[in-house]
Amino acid sequence: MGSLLEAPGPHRQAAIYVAGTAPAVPVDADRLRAAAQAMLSPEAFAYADGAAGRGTTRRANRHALDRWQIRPRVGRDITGGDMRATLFGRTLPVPMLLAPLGALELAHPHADLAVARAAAGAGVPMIVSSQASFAMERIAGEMADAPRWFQLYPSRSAALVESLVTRAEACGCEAIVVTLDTPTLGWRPDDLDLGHLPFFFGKGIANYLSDPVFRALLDRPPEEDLPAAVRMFLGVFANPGFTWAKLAGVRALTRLPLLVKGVTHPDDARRAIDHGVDGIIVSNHGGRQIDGAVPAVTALDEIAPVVAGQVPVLFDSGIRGGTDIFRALALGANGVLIGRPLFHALAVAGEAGVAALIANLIAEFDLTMRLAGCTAIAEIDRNMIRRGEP
Ligand SMILES: Cc1cc2nc3c(=O)[nH]c(=O)nc-3n(C[C@H](O)[C@H](O)[C@H](O)COP(=O)(O)O)c2cc1C
Ligand SMILES: CCCCCCC(=O)C(=O)O
Repeated sequence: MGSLLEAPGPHRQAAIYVAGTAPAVPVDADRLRAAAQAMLSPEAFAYADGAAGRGTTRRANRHALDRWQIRPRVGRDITGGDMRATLFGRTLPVPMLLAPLGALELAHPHADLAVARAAAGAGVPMIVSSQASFAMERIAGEMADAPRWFQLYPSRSAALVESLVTRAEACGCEAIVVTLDTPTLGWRPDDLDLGHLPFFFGKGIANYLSDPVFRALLDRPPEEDLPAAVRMFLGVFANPGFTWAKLAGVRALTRLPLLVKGVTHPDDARRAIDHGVDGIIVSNHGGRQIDGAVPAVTALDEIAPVVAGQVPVLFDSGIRGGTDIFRALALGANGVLIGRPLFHALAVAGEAGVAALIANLIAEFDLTMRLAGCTAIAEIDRNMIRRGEP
C-alpha cells in the first residue's frame, strides 16, 4: 500500500491499524493541540490558542457545536459516497478549506510554504492570509494550479489594498476574502501577559515587506530598518473606518468572487448580499475578537435561512473533526474552514503533519456521512440533526 495518507475513509483506518504505526500527527484534535504545545514556545502556542478576554466565546463555539446531535438514517445503501462540492465553479474533493492563519512561522520555519504543498497535494483550497510569513507569490509557487484564495485585511491605504488584490489575482488566487471582524485586534490576555505578538517582531508581515506600495511608504527599505517597517505596518494594516460602503471599492478592484469573513448577525448577512458579495463566511474568528460573542454555529443556524442559497455560506470557529463538518453542512453551510488544528499540525510535523490532518478530517467526514446514511453532500440537510439539551 502507498502512503497511509492516500487511503480514503475506512481504508485509511484499516491502513493505520494494519501498519500498527501512529500517523504523522495525533488524530484526536485535543491530543494534536497538546502535542503542538509540547513543541512550541509559550509565546507561539499562546498566540494560536489565544482568545479574547476570558475565553468565553472560544469555549462557547465548541459547546454549541457539541449540542448539535446527528440523527443517523439506517437501512440505506452507503456503498460509494461522493464528498465533492463545487464552489465558484471549482469542484473540490470535499467542502473544506484551510482558514487564513497569520504568522505561521511561529509554528514551523516552512510556514505557509508547507501548508501550500499539503493543500495542493489534497486539492483543498488554501486561503492565504494577508499576514502570511512568506510573500503570496512564493506561496503560490508551491501550488502549481491547485486552488488558493487570498484573505485581505482592508488597509487604511487604498493603494495598498489595490496592490494586494492585484498581486493576489496575478498569482492565481481564485477568490478574495475580506475579513471584517478585525478592524483592530481583540483583547487577548495570553499574548498581553507574555508581552508578545508576532507582528511587533516583524513576523507575519511578508506580504507587506514585499509590496511596492508599502515599501514606498517607508523612508528606508525594511532590510535596513525593520522596526520602522513594523511601525508602518501597525499603522496601516487595518482600517477602523472601513464600512459596507467602502467594500464597494474592493468590489470594483476585481472580478474574482468576493467573500466577507466574520459575519455573525443575520442583518449583516443581508447587507453583505445587498453589497454584491459572492459569499459569506460565518465566523467569530475562533473567539479571538470578542469575549461573550454569539457562538459561531448559532450564528450559522440564524444566517443560513436568511441567505437561503443566494450565495454560498462558509463556516469556521470550532471545527475539530469530520462530525463538525457534517453538523455545519446540515445547518446550511456550503463548506467549512479549518483553523487552529492547522497551526497545530504544522507545528508537530510540518507539511506531513498538515497532509495528515487533512487526510484525517476527510476520512472522518467520509465515515460520518456514510454512517449517518448519506452518500452525497446534498443529502446532508437540517433533518439530519437536532439541537440537544444545553
Ligand atoms: C493563529 C491564528 C491566526 C489567524 N490569522 C488570521 C488572519 O490572518 N486572517 C483572518 O481572517 N483570520 C485569521 N485567524 C482566524 C481564522 O481564520 C479562523 O477564523 C479561526 O481560526 C477559526 O476558529 P478555530 O481555529 O477555533 O476553528 C487566525 C486564527 C488563528 C488561530
Ligand atoms: C496587528 C496585526 C494583527 C493581525 C491579526 C491576525 C489575526 O487575524 C489573528 O491573530 O487572529
